[in-house]
Amino acid sequence: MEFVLIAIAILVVGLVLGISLLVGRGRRTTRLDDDATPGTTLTRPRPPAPTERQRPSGSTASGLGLPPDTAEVDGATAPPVDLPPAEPEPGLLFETPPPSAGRLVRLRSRLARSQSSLGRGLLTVLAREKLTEDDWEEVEETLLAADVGVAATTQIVDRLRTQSMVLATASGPQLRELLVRELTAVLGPDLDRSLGTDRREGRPGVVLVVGVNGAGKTTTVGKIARVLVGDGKSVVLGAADTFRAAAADQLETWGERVGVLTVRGREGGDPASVAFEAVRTGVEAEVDTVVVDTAGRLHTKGGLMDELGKIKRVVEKQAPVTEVLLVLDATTGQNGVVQARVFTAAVEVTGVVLTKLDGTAKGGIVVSVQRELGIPVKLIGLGEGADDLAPFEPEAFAEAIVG
Ligand SMILES: Nc1nc2c(ncn2[C@@H]2O[C@H](COP(=O)(O)OP(=O)(O)OP(=O)(O)O)[C@@H](O)[C@H]2O)c(=O)[nH]1
Repeated sequence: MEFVLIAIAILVVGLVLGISLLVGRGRRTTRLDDDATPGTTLTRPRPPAPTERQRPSGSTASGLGLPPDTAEVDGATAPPVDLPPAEPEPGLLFETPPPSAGRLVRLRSRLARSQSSLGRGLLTVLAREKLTEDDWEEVEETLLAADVGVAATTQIVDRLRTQSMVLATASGPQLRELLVRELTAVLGPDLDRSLGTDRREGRPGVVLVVGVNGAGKTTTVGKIARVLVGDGKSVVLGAADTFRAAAADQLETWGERVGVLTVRGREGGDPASVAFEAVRTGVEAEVDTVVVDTAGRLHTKGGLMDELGKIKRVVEKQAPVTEVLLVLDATTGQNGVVQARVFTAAVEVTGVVLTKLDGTAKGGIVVSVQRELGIPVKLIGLGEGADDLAPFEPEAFAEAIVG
């Protein structure tokens, strides 16, 4: 009997030691189930030693793994947020992403596929000495094949036709300039593409990211966090994709790389609770922006679409949603527009993120998405790399396409 008791005691001590070792080495995930919405856990990133930290000026410590300083909100001193203590892991360094300005120009080579089929295709035809009806048809076909859409294609062709006298005598660079101008014109150069990420009325900006499965939502949320951190903002991420456990892990990793807090729930938990909790955390920690990832859904599933509306309503009990970004996979072409219509019916979309533009020759999809939805493309994904997300700039895009 004594031996049995000793053996059990040794087993228990061994188990406890093993678990504590595992927890110490892995990510630090603190359950807030007692004081938070059930099913929600808070993962807190570990800050590096102060000498290692290179946070861009203007960012605040709140929510970034450091205890927030007493901050002024609406003229009052806000109480410090009681977040669990962070444990620095030796040698851990937060990455400092580059600011977002000028990214499209830096990443222009990623649009090579659209450039060779759309830009070069058009330039080759327009450079011909005398443009025949067949040539104009070729121009039209090139535009349509690149998913520019019928209305914008007609507009471009009409405008180029009226300038055919000019075209006849134009030099190579003049032709290029003309084409860039016409493409820019159909890309909606005057649309407001600013992201609603700033604090409003003493509350964080709240960005809700929606879209179908595999469009690139989680990746985009991670990249947006980096854009915001690179631009000097403080951020909390909400992993409201509770259907796919890997999505929360993925998001947590994105957050940890740049020292951003991720609020996540149990697999299969209520996404609205996680979103609520993320925004509550962001409000209390006084961060600039809370970005919430949602589960991918088939646009044909009514119930799931309704859930988006619920997430938004629940979140708005804490702070107004300042931006709803619809992530669309550019390689799905016109089908993306159909999906988008269903999303816009479920929740008011304020901006589109077109991902995977690096993987398609149909760069004209930007034009048709904007025209058919009446919603500006605000960001474009140009690769799988961490900083391959660029603010959309019509002229720089047209320049990159024409080459
Ligand atoms: N080439 C390229 N790949 C991208 C881009 N954006 C995302 N991806 C890839 O697309 C795949 C799907 O991305 P996720 O972020 O997991 O997609 P999701 O929409 O969150 O997926 P669900 O959670 O299943 O709904 C990943 O392999 C990403 O690396 C992009 O701009 N270019």
